[in-house]
Amino acid sequence: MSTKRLSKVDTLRGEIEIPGDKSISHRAVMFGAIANGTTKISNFLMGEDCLSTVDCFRKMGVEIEVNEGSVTVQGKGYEGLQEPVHILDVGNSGTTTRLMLGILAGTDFHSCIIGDESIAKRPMSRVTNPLRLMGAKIDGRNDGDFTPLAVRGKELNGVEYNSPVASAQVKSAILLAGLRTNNELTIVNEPHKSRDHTERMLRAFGVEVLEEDTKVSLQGGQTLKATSIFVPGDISSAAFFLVAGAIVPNSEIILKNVGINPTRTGIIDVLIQMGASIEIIKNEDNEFEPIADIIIKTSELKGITIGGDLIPKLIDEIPVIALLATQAEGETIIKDASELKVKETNRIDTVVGELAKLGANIEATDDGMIIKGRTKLSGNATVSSHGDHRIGMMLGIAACITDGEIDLHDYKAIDVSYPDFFAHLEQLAK
Ligand SMILES: O=C(O)C1=C[C@@H](OP(=O)(O)O)[C@@H](O)[C@H](O)C1
Ligand SMILES: C=C(OP(=O)(O)O)C(=O)O
Repeated sequence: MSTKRLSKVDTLRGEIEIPGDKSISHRAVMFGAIANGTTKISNFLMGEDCLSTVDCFRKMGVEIEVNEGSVTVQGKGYEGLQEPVHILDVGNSGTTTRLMLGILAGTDFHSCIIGDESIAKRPMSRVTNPLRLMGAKIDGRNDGDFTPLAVRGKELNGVEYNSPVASAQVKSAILLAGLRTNNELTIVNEPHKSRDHTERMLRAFGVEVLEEDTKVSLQGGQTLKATSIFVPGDISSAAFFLVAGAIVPNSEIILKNVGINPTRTGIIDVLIQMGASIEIIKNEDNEFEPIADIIIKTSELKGITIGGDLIPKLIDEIPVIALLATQAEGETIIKDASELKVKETNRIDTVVGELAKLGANIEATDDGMIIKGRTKLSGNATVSSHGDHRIGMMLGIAACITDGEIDLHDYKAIDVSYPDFFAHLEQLAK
């Protein structure tokens, strides 16, 4: 197992370019693969999760050239996908699994999906159930809830689906399958609005998608036309340095080209509400996905309550928000976040367990956690990512402010979404 020794930093200063957005990188490859023509992707995230997506679509006969952050996908439409001779291995990526299921449901061949140990524990019936309602033939452990999954493509019908969870992965899988119906309408309703990258990108590929509050619909039978996609920096990766800049003394960090899609900016709302010194400098309006440079400085913070509609806008940032809250005066309550239990790890347990090892005053609740600050975190501890990239990076930032060294086990898990994370941290540490 990989272990890294980490120590406190005096201050963080300088500028970094945040790597490409994971959600958008996955979608650009998948949509390019089912579009007609050549799709060119720039600033693609070279993380293990997105490379798993590339590998799966190559196994279906799609020609994909990857040259650092520049990717070219030779799409031949849905019909161009070929029956894979090998099992499609999604690695650690829930997004690959769930969105690809939506695509596979409407093919005319057989395919099998596996992933790593973490994927094998993540619920897939939230996707396989609605896809079955549309006519898909899917089987797997526990009646299609867990990988390995087998899909036999079928002609599909449209549905109106009321999703019990606010999940962009569920919404996207249904919409992708909805494209394969014969002119039928597919509608997805959500309890809260989830990230809308699929809707935005389908439009960039020439598909008509209608949106009304938390309801999204599209007409089946539409085809995708290849396009060029620039992937903005990932706000979920930027979040680690936004928190670092706010809690490390005398810091000022400039994060360049960060995606500020309003369905993703919950971390900015939280920092503002907690009283952080943050400045957003919006770039020229990018029609596809908005982008900004963000400046963060060391801040005096106060505790707040986070829940409701805000949760889907910051779901992946909660581990690092918990760390932020340990440095805020008073109590921070995170609620309505039981989705944390079905991520790469049960992130309520792993966040609370690992931060408690550093002396944080943190307590798990049924649907989130309560953190009391401000606490001086102590080092001389051994912590673990538990194979979860976001837990690993949160602990990497925690180590910047702890007295005494920290040994971080399984730090390589970070490569899933941010292979340059420690290089960027070293670049900023003065
Ligand atoms: O659609 C996506 O790209 C994602 C959606 C979210 O998951 P859910 O759809 O399960 O909320 C998020 O946690 C994940 O990191 C990426
Ligand atoms: C939950 C995450 O990703 P996925 O669902 O794609 O594994 C994440 O990146 O935090």
